[in-house]
This record gives sequence, C-alpha cells and structure tokens, in this order.
Amino acid sequence: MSESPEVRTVAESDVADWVRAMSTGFHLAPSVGDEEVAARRPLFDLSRTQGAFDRGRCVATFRSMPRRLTVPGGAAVPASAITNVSVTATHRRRGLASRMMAADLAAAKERGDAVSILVAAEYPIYGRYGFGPATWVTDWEVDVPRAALDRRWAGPTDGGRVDLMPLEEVREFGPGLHDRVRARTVGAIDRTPFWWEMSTGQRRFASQPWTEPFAVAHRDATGRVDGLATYTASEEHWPGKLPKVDVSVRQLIAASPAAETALWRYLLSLDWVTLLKSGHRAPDDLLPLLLGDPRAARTETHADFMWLRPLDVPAALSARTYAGGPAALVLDVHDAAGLAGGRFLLETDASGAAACAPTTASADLTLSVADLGCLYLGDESPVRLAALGRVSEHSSGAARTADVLFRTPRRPWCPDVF
Ligand SMILES: CC(=O)SCCNC(=O)CCNC(=O)[C@H](O)C(C)(C)COP(=O)(O)OP(=O)(O)OC[C@H]1O[C@@H](n2cnc3c(N)ncnc32)[C@H](O)[C@@H]1OP(=O)(O)O
Repeated sequence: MSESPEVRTVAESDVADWVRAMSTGFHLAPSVGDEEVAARRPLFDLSRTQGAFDRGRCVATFRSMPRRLTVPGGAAVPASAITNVSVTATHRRRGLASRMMAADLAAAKERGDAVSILVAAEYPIYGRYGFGPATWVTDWEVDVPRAALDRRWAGPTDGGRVDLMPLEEVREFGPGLHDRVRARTVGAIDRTPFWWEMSTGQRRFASQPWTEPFAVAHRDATGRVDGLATYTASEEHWPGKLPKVDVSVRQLIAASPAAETALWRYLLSLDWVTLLKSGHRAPDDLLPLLLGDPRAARTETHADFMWLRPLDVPAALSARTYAGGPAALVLDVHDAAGLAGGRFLLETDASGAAACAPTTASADLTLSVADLGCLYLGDESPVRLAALGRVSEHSSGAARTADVLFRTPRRPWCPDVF
C-alpha cells in the first residue's frame, strides 16, 4: 500500500480540487467548473474544512459549520453541523473518514459546542463515532381524490388568509418567520442568508437545475405572516380527460397550528392535483390526520434523519427542560473517544429546568454517548433502549423515570437537509 495521505485543513488554493473530490465522492460529476467552485466557495470556513491529499491530489473531504439547535423547552445550543464527508472510492476503508472525524470532534469540543450533528448518508456509518439518530422523518404521498376532504374549501374562515407570494417577498419574510418557527420546533437549526438565497433562486449551482417554486404565505387575522409553503407542480396529464398533476412540497413551515392547517388545506385543494408529495416531515406531522381518510396518506419514507453526538453532557442536558420533575437521575455515559463520557447527576425541578454536573454518586442508568444522542431531543424511549439491552438500569424504575423526564409531547423535527 502507498504511504498514508496527509489529512489537513484546506488552503484557498485547494478549494477547486476539494470541490472536485467531493463531487466525485458523491457521484455527482468527475470534474467541476470554475463557476460551480465559485458558487460553493462562500459555504466554506477553511479552518473547518478538511481534506486528505495523496500526492497533492484531494481524495477525501469533510467540513463543519456553526449552527444553533433548538432543544426541548425552546433554548438553542451551539452545534457543530458536519457535512460533505466523502472519501474517493480508491481510498476508502483506510481510516480517512475516521481521522477527519476525530479532528473535527476534538475541535468542536475545544470550541465549546454542546453537540455535533449530521444527516447520515447511510445508517451504519456514524454510530461508531458516538452519534445516534435524534430525529426521524416521514414523507407522505397523499392520494388527493381519496383524502375525503371537502373540495369546496375556499380559504380559512378564522380571519386568516392565504396568498401567493413572489420569491423576493419570501426572502423578506422568510427568515423572521423561520426564527419564530425554529424557537417552537425541537430539532430545528438556523438557516443562513445563503440558504434563503439558494432556496429562492438568487444563488444557483450549475450542477443543480433550478425550477422556480410557487410560494404561498398564511397571514393571521392581524395580517402577520405566520406560515409559508413553497412547492412545484409536475406537468399535467389528461388520461381519459381527467386532470392529473403531482405537487411536491419543498418546505412548509408554520408558527401556529392554524397556519399549518390552512397551508395543507390550500395544497390539498389545488384543482387538477391528484398527488401531493409532502417532503420530509416530522413522523407526527398533522398532515395525515387532517384528511377525512388518513389512509389516503401513504408513507413513502420513514427513516432516521438528524444524528446527534453529545460533546458536553452537562451543558447539553442543562440546556433543555424535562417533564415530571422534580427528579434526580445519575447517568453513566460511556464514550470510547474520551470526549464526553463520565458520570453525571441530572436534577430537575417542577418547572422543568435542570442542573447537570459530574458526580461520584452511584449510577441509575448506564448508556453510550450515542444512545444519549438518541434520547437528547426527546424522540427515543429509554424504556425501549433498556429492552434492547442498550441502556442498563441499576436502580429499579430508572429507565421509566428517564422516559418521563426525557420524552417530549411532540416529536423533534429537523426540517432542513444540511
Ligand atoms: C454527513 C455526511 O456527509 S453523510 C455522507 C457520507 N458520505 C458518503 O456516503 C459518500 C460515499 N462514501 C464515502 O465517501 C466513504 O465510504 C465514507 C465517508 C462513508 C467512509 O469513509 P472511509 O474512509 O472508508 O471510512 P473509514 O475507513 O474511516 O471507516 C471507518 C469504519 O467505518 C466503516 N464504514 C465506513 N463506511 C461505511 C458504510 N458506508 N457502511 C458501513 N460501514 C462503513 C468501515 O468499515 C470502518 O469500520 P472498522 O472501523 O470496523 O474497520
């Protein structure tokens, strides 16, 4: 075997080769034009962008970005969001991804990030690095004619209204609305100006063909924008003279159930539309139960989505709120990488607030840092993990106590691919 490639942060002069390597690793294209490199360049913080170089050529890519992650109770914790992890096929399974991951996690820990997050391309990759699936997604396809909804729907009847909106206005209203939605959505992350420019066509990548979406906003009775949906429609077909159009939702965010309901009703009442593709939603999204016949919403995808790795257990656990307090629980967290493990006392009060600090008291529960990642946003059940043998109970009923404390009434949801 040839000598081991050099793993390091990239310099400005490496960027084009790094983008080419990432494009190769993701099977996008073997070469990348200057225009595409320039379009992607604002995304990279070079101090957080790593590459592996073999004889001067980039063969592996990895970068991370600062994000704020909403946790139960509405606080946002500093998160290191990992993306663009790729190793060229000729260099796989030699530990390159592991070396870049170790360097990035150590830097995130050093910076004081509470957690690292990522969207896993494949389930088996990231558990070994201490990540566990913290949010899941469901995509539905609604057979609209079978949805048993009144097709005479003509807009909200509670004083709200639904209006189509040009994309310039989406850029104006979207960020403020998203901040409100994010504060009430456990698992959501902040969106950058770049995100809004990409999603509204102001910035484009040559490799990604652009279709301008329709945008529709919901305003409450006071006229304030409190919901936004963007969507595209397929070409229409007329089999047997019956109109047939698919609508694909790109995003649907809402700051109230009324806005969310009105936007789904609008989409489900579009004339000619026979199929509505929801895109990635929380598994307990309102959508199926808004239908007269929820079976008309067929689950197209149900899968893990955002994976989370605790880096600072006391900071992460004391940032969120808990149900059923006051309570105390000692967690023994195992972390093979030596970044976040230890024994911690979690104490919650009746308001849901918590303190968490290292302790020498005996443990109630033992679990891996990856399984703490599964529990952190409230999605997974400690009782279920105990049944699987992944959480060990040392005091009777401790898993059940943890279940009451950690789980949330609604499931966490990260609306964005990153
Ligand atoms: C957040 C994101 O960016 S997700 C995108 C991830 N990228 C992709 O899926 C693109 C295609 N795949 C790749 O580029 C590479 O295969 C990667 C990045 C997934 C892995 O890179 P490698 O350098 O081969 O990983 P590395 O050699 O460090 O492997 C470490 C361990 O993970 C295992 N592993 C790596 N990838 C996979 C996989 N896809 N499925 C199962 N196990 C895997 C290896 O077998 C190895 O196991 P071991 O420690 O028991 O020997």
